[in-house]
Amino acid sequence: MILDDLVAATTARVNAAQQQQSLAKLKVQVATMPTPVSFLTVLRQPGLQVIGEVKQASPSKGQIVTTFEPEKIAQAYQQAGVAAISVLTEPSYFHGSLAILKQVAATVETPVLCKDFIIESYQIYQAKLAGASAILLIVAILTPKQLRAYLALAHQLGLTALVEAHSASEIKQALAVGAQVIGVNNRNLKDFTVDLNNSIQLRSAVPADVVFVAESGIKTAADVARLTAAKVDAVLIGETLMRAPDKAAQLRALNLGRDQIATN
Ligand SMILES: O=P(O)(O)OC[C@@H](O)[C@@H](O)c1c[nH]c2ccccc12
Repeated sequence: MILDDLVAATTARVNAAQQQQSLAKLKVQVATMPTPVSFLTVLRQPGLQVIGEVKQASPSKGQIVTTFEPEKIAQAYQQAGVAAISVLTEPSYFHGSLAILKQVAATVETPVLCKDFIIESYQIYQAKLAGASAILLIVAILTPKQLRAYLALAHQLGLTALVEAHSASEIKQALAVGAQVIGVNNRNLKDFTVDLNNSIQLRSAVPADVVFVAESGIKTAADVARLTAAKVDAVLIGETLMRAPDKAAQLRALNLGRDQIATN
């Protein structure tokens, strides 16, 4: 199963990184970092908020773009009015890196989400050091104890955690540990099937004071209209925006342009 492979690759990567730099040293560096712009606050703005994703490849699609210029993409997203930017940092399957996130975070004022398979607190310090405002915590790969501890660490470091769930029981686990932002993935990370109905059906399982993000497989204005009708707070869009040469035009085509967002 792909999720197991991703976790195994992540374990090896984190172990190697820790050989290079100890957690103790990382903590010293992180202590000098400023508090980032709040990811939570931007997602709580009125209207349907957009998180644009910087992702050059994925296990389900392979290489998505031929030329990959993360800073240009991030600037285009910011100019097009996205609330936040998600950056894939997983190297083996998504061809991402913390260096890409660092470049993006240094280029835009928009808060940046570190999109990775976090299984160790070390990675949360790495994300903060690279300039992230938020981290992804995937319920399916963490024990309840880890989820609680990593959420607390994120908050301690001034980061927001986007807690990703795929089912009603995973949403329950996210709420039980006090998640403030829950993302429901329309893509099943176990078999890659995509179903927009997943976030629509699970919308009512998340109370109004918790931010609800619909993730993955959003391609058309009709998709956006369905999610708007379901009253999701935000959408996370990767592939559709990555494939579009003109990011602002693509967002307008989805009714998510700068001037369209507040009316959704
Ligand atoms: O490219 P899409 O279908 O618009 O999906 C974006 C985002 O939701 C997806 O990249 C994603 C959602 N959850 C993840 C967890 C890990 C890696 C990637 C993801």
